[in-house]
Amino acid sequence: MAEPTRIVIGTRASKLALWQSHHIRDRLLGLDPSLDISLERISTRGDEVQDRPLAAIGRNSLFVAEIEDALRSGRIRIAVHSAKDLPSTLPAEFAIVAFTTRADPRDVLVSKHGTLMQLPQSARVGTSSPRRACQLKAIRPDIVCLDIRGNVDTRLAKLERGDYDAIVLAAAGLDRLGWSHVATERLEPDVMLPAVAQGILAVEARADDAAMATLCAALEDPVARACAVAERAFLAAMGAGCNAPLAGFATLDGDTLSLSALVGAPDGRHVKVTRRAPTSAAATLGVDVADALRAEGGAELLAAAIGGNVGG
Ligand SMILES: NCc1[nH]cc(CCC(=O)O)c1CC(=O)O
Repeated sequence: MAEPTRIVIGTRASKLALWQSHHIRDRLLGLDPSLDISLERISTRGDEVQDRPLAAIGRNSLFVAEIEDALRSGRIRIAVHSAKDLPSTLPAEFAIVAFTTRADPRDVLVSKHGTLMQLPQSARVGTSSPRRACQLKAIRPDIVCLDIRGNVDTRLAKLERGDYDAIVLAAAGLDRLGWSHVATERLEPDVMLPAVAQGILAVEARADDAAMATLCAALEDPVARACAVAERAFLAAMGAGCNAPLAGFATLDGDTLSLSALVGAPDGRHVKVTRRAPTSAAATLGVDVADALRAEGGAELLAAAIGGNVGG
């Protein structure tokens, strides 16, 4: 009998990352129960630096570099990522062999006070995401955004401890970990435009690994790919990393992709545009949206945010 195909999945060690990697493992086993799949936990710089906002560490691919080293050396065969943690362009030696069906792309508010509009005056909201801070300030200028780091479970513990009146998290992460019930409000995209690729998982492999490309193609959701391609092309065209005050969110209606994107400042000022195109033009749509945002004043906002402290 032939040896079973052995696949080592590289994953970060957080609860959320492990859930995501187990999910991909289970889906692969569903395709072929004879696969021999194991997980290899890899610590990244983003995991190790816990005392500073990500935006202040000042490096792209914070959650990815060490994992790509392991892919390159053959220590792991594939890597599972939250697509929103991936830099907008991959080195040519790697490929995304699957984008999975998007989970709830929204952000959620978690607070004993209830919804965003029910928060007390000058409420302290824990978020280190310039994207979230900008959009919170846009509707509630009185809100004070405070840095918060750590995994989803750590953030919830800090909220519980009373460090904040509320925190904002990705719905996808909460839902995956079984904590949907703690969300007090799911913020609609017209209030809080999601991060590029939020809610989508990406499976990464070496670009020359045809066997993994074929196998993982079965995990792929073409709608998620079209949206991810448009959103990531937008991010790449803005020339900024995941910690710039940028949001990008695409939806598909028939064969028409609609991409909304936002660039903002810590005080809540922002510009937002929406453009449409056929799915086949997903990447061009991303570039067009970036051009439109720049033309409407986004370039100045982004330069100010990136030049200064984007951590708030
Ligand atoms: N920034 C870390 C991160 N990366 C992906 C998710 C959530 C899962 C997803 O978007 O698929 C989270 C947690 C959060 O932002 O609350």
